[in-house]
Amino acid sequence: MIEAQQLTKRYGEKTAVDHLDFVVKPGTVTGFLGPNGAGKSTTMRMIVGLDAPTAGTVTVNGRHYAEHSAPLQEVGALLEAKSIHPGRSAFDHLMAQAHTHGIPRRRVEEVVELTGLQSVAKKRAGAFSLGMGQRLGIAAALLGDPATLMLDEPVNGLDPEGVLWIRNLLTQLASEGRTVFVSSHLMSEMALVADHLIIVGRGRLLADTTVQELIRRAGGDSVTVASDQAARLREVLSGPGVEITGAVGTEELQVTGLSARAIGLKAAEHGIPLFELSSRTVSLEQAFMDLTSDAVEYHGTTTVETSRSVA
Ligand SMILES: Nc1ncnc2c1ncn2[C@@H]1O[C@H](COP(=O)(O)OP(=O)(O)OP(=O)(O)O)[C@@H](O)[C@H]1O
Repeated sequence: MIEAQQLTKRYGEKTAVDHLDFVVKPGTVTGFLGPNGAGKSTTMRMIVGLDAPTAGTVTVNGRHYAEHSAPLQEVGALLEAKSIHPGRSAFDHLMAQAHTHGIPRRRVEEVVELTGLQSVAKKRAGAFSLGMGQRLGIAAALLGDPATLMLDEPVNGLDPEGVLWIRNLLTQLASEGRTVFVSSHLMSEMALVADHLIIVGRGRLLADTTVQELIRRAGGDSVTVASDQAARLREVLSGPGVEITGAVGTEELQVTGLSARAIGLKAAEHGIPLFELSSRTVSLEQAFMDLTSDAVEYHGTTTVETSRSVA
């Protein structure tokens, strides 16, 4: 469990993290989403005591990171900045960390296996590919068998196999009852792995919600249906969990809570002719961009503005 209260970090004039309140619960994967520069890495660094908050607090499993007597056994972190001795083998790197924390060799062997590093464990970590480096970072995070796992952009630069592996691992770790907190600037990636989302922009909390709720708030999955008997169709389709909108007197209705197939079958059952029946799925990426559009630090331009002369 991670709890942030009014967590704030300023670097001179710049407010990187701005009064953040959130709770990351065990047993699910929580995505920490935000555009570049939103304050995700800074927040994560404060969680593990690598940066001190300017104001507010953040605790892991009920205590500040520094107050834990065995922090590695409380929270394992994969942060962007790696500190791996390039000349050391992956196994020796893990053993060195294990030694300083009283973790037995058996656990090192376990995490090597868990992260699929067996065949390269004796090779120099400096020669590792990005994917192997990420696996090694995750192995180190798992060393203390912590109840809380925190990963900063773990899929960045990975090939599809690596991405799939991380997705499955995160889901597995959450199903074991661990708190899994993972940052990304890609909504599409988070939608596949996270149940819960904490979305930030310019250091501020923009949403603390589930993927389902975000879809619903963005307009949900709706079906457009048109008929010359729209009023009757509305009656026939009404029911618990079904929402129907459409201007009175028009032929078109927007229906949420029923699939296009269910609507088609009901209409046929009541002999109501349909002129249109189409599903619209909300793009989560679009919902995320709408939510964060004011919070993006550097906007790219995709269209060239032409100056217009006023006559
Ligand atoms: N040590 C620092 N000194 C000054 N400014 C900093 C420092 N660290 C971060 N910042 C600024 O704070 C803001 C938040 O940065 P942070 O790296 O936490 O964002 P992020 O959401 O992790 O972004 P990204 O997805 O690009 O990694 C940015 O504007 C960044 O430039």
